[in-house]
Amino acid sequence: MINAVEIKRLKITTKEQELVNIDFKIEDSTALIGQSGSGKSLTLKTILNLLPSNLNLDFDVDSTFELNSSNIGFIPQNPFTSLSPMTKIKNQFFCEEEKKKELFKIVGLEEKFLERFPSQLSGGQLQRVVIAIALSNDIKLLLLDEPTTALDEKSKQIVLDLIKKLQDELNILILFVTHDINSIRDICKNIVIIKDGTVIEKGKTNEILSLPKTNYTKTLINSTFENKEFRK
Ligand SMILES: Nc1ncnc2c1ncn2[C@@H]1O[C@H](COP(=O)(O)OP(=O)(O)OP(=O)(O)O)[C@@H](O)[C@H]1O
Repeated sequence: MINAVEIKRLKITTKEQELVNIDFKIEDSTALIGQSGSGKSLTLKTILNLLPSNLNLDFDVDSTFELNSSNIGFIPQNPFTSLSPMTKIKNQFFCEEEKKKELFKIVGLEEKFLERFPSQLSGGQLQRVVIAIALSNDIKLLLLDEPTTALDEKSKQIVLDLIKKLQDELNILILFVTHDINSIRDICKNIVIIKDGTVIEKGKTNEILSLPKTNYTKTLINSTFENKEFRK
């Protein structure tokens, strides 16, 4: 069966204001893109059922599977804080030893890293551990929240290549949240662009990148290139 999640209505309000009011589909691999404060984190928290209690939610979703923790894997921004520092990596997730080795192979890590503590790995290696742990649950949907922001350029590329490989090889949906539209150009087939809590553009990645309709999208595309120039 082909999995898909159709978010028909996701509306988040406080007593005073509307923060988010969007609808979009998660098909194959979809990127949710917007600048700071556009509503990316609140959208992820809604899908993960972790919205703060001071916010009101109106959520209507059609999904081929139940949106619960056994079906959804979550990769946060910072791998350095997502693992327990005093526990060997092999004891941070629960499945057969053979499956742990198999998962490490999939994410491109040597088996010996299972015996190590998180502080003995680089950021890029840790993020691959976090991805392996997420995959240990036979998930249907992988949520990625700016997964490369805390990494150096080399690790960033390794993790992006891994996500692309997973997308090609595994039958899981991917929702990749980022402000960096150019980082997902080879990974995500679809793009949803949000601004101030509303969707302003959505469609196939190649079409949006080659013919952006709004100035906001043009700015997002150009800003990464400018940043790259700046970093050189
Ligand atoms: N618990 C809350 N109570 C009131 N307003 C909130 C709450 N959480 C977030 N907001 C507001 O909702 C809007 C969207 O926030 P959100 O964290 O989803 O943005 P974002 O796109 O993830 O930004 P960033 O990239 O900086 O994380 C912002 O204006 C933010 O100030």
